Amino acid sequence: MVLNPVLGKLVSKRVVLASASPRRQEILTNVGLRFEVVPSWFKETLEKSSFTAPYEYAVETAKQKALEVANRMHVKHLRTPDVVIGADTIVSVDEQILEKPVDKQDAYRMLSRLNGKEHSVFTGVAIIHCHSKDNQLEMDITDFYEETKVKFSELSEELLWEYIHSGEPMDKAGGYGIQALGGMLVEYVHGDFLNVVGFPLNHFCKKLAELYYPPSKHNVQRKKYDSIPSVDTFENQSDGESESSNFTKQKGASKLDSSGTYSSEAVYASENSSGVRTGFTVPLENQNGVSQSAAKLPSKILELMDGFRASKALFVASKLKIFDHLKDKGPMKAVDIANDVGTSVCGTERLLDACASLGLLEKTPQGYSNTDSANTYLASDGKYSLHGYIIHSNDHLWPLFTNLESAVKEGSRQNHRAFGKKADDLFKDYYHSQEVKQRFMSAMHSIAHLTARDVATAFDLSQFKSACDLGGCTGALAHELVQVYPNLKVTVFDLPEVIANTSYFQPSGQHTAPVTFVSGDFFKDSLPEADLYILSRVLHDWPDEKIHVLLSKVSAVCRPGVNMEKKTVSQII
Ligand SMILES: Cc1cn([C@@H]2O[C@H](COP(=O)(O)OP(=O)(O)OP(=O)(O)O)[C@@H](O)[C@H]2O)c(=O)[nH]c1=O
Repeated sequence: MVLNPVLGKLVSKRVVLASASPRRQEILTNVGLRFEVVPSWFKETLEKSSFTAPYEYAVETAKQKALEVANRMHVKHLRTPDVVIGADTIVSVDEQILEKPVDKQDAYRMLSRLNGKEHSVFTGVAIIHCHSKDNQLEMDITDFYEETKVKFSELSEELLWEYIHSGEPMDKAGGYGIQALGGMLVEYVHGDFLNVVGFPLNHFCKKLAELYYPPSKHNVQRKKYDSIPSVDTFENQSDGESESSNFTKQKGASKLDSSGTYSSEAVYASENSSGVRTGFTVPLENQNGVSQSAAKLPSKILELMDGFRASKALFVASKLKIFDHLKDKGPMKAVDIANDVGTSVCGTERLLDACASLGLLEKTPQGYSNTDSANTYLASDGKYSLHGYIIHSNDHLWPLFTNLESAVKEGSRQNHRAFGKKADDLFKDYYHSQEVKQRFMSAMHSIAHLTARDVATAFDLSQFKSACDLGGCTGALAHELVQVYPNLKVTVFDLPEVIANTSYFQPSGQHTAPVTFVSGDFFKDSLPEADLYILSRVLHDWPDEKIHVLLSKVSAVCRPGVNMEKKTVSQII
């Protein structure tokens, strides 16, 4: 749900975020923006000395990132986006620009420079509006920057190194993340917090307001918006026609939907003593003059209410392998897809439209085609495909969750209701039926493979020489661990039926020797020796008594003081 009319202007547009930063993605997703992520290939190597101020460097880099994506999508993929957003965050201290550290020493150098001092964080943003005319790409570029001042406390060497070893600094400008552990280093922040995190949302909205609702000719002095217009500001006004003379006082608007769910509301913007603009709702009268209490649209609740429909649309489209068909043959018309997959035309068309509105597909006059995300994550053959996990969610988790109410009332697992079998028997089924086993292993592999890099780098495991991934299935996490920690050897321990089927999932072109597979039952057999034990997506499957057995066994093989203090990273996913 997009509450703000300026962001609402982007709803019907094909918006692309030219950034790999998960923080930017989260900030924009949190306000309801729908967009595709196409990380830029632009190398951040502009000559810093050629810029007179640090923010100019950030703005130019943001612009180049967005331009690269706009051009690449137009030329290579023959798909011109409507809007491309690029951003670049830098830290500036003593006239120096700090970007992301290249290694731990570099992170130390950066953090030492920031220690006990105030510095500036600049994020440059470029918004590019694209049009394709006679196959030529035409672009309107808007850019801006935001500055936030941040002061670090005096920090000890020990604390700096502890922070560096957490791994957090490595993908962050200046070597810290204010939104997580790095927040503990900060004494104060003056300005927009989200700007430090990576995206100046407030300034971005104001910029969009300027672009989509420029000040009218009656009010030429007011060049820029200094507040974000509220929902009702532009009602009945077309683009570029709005009166923007007074955003501190706005008319109320009745926003009853067809079912009468929402009452009238007015959102006023006001300025508080510190110059910060705030929005609040006030009661209004309805058409009958009856006072109603104001109600903000409960977007989170509405999202939760409808979430299951969206999930099921994704599951069904995946099960019908629609994303595979479109990857190979798109764009395709609904009737052709229905013929290929053997479904009704009207039902298929509705499903395809649902997927398009969920941002999974694109719909053009030529037909439906996959978005980049669908090609990467939803087609079943991709390196990072989530197809296996989606099918597992549909066939296994969905029936279990429909019995959640009974689970809560009875305090017990619901496998008997969902599948007519007890959990233990069902677990045996996983491995007795080749088809169920394959589905389960694909599911575990797809989610483990996708998250493995984040898990492997969430902890500094460089001190460990050997690890044992208990229930490590196809070895997806193990292979990532040995990539990140070249001195580590990992034993994957799982049931014989699993180990016998792992060859299909092994990475090609990677040195696989540091990963070995051992079969056994971790409840019954002795566990391989290791410095570190990993239990990932395991403990939640078992009742407390069984978990106790398993953890006691791990604890028995962990002998503190042999090489180093032995540790268990449990339930890390
Ligand atoms: C100071 C600070 C920075 N960051 C992150 O630092 C990266 C900057 O690098 P970038 O070059 O602007 O972006 P990127 O991550 O390389 O992505 P891309 O846009 O593809 O270049 C961005 O991620 C930001 O969130 C935080 O998460 N928290 C903080 O407190």
